[in-house]
Amino acid sequence: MFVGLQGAGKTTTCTKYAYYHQKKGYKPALVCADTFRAGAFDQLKQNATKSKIPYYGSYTGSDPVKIAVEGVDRFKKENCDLIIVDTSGRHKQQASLFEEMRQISEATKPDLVIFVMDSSIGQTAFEQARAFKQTVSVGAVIITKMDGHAKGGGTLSAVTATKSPVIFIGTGEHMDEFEVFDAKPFVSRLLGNGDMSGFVNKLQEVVPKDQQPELLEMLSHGKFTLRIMYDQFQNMLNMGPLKEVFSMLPGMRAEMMPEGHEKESQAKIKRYMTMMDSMTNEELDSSNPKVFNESRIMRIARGSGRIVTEVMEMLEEYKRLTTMWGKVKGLKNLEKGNMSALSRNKNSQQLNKVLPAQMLKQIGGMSGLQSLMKQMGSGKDLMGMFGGRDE
Ligand SMILES: Nc1nc2c(ncn2[C@@H]2O[C@H](COP(=O)(O)OP(=O)(O)OP(=O)(O)O)[C@@H](O)[C@H]2O)c(=O)[nH]1
Repeated sequence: MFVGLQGAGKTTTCTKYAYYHQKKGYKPALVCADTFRAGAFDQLKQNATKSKIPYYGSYTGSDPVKIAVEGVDRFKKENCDLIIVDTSGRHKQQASLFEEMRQISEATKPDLVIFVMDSSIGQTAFEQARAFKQTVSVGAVIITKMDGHAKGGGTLSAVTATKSPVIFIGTGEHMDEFEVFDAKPFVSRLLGNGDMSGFVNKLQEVVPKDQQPELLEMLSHGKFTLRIMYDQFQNMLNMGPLKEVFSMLPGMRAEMMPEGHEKESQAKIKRYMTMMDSMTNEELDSSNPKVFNESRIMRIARGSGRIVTEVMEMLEEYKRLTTMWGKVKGLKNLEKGNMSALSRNKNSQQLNKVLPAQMLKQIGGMSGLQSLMKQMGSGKDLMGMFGGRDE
């Protein structure tokens, strides 16, 4: 059973969740007990039809409890092994809707109640999540819209308030933009370091296989040259998902790939590449930005037909990337999904510095934060129970 605030992305998430499990070999079914929002049933129906998932529901004004019970009974008879009930979105002030949610839960007796929350909800997350938990026994959290600018800090409050792990994140409007929650990149993003492990995975997708071992070897030593930057720009221009790759890097989305300006960004990258075409091998293979003295910069500008400030801008970009790749250096030891006690402790100390005081208080101070990190790292255990585990 899915519960959450209005517009959190609940209906979308229900269908994504069903689709994810369908791909894993389950036989899911969808029930729309949101008879409050006009269009909710149509939305669910449309997504379900596209992915050939059976559905049941009715339009505004119907009795949501009755619909939920009928849907669950029907799909139990049809031997569906995962029946997902979407309920209408509500705010904690809406007492009648909360009562409706309680009744649906009581009548259908779900194995798991999932609280769906938007990553941008922020400080009110705690109170909202607590209100849900007090009414129905929330057992897991899904965060949506992680593809946006929000870092999802409110998630920590929601996890504390519901005492439940985060199991999935939504990363876009499409059915397959749905990922198993991994605490490591999440915390890293919260701290402003970007999702480095995700970035490396993505690079592995876009970099041709024969270039991968050499590239990863160099990167694991923190050696990032202009030639590597050039090759990567080339790969990205050739192979497409530039936006996705870049969005995982700190600072990149805002400055190099502003939303809706992909064309301009590609032109900029091409411009950078023209300048790099005017560099010597020594310059391209050096990992020391200091080799670029004034006369070299002027020569590159002349050679590429660009102005000096543009060359300097490109070198600044390179410096920023170099710093970032310095962080990748440690990635070799990064075991995906494994939050060791040491890194948990280190991360919670850093988080302690970036979280708003009020949020930290809700979480239970430093010790609360540490146990929360432990809980987040072990979310996969619960997910395994519901067929979400990836292996
Ligand atoms: N970018 C992005 N958009 C999303 C994501 N999940 C949902 N959305 C969008 O968010 C909007 C609201 O989603 P719905 O699924 O209708 O939200 P809801 O919670 O069912 O809405 P209520 O019934 O009002 O509670 C839609 O436009 C979705 O396409 C996501 O992970 N990323």
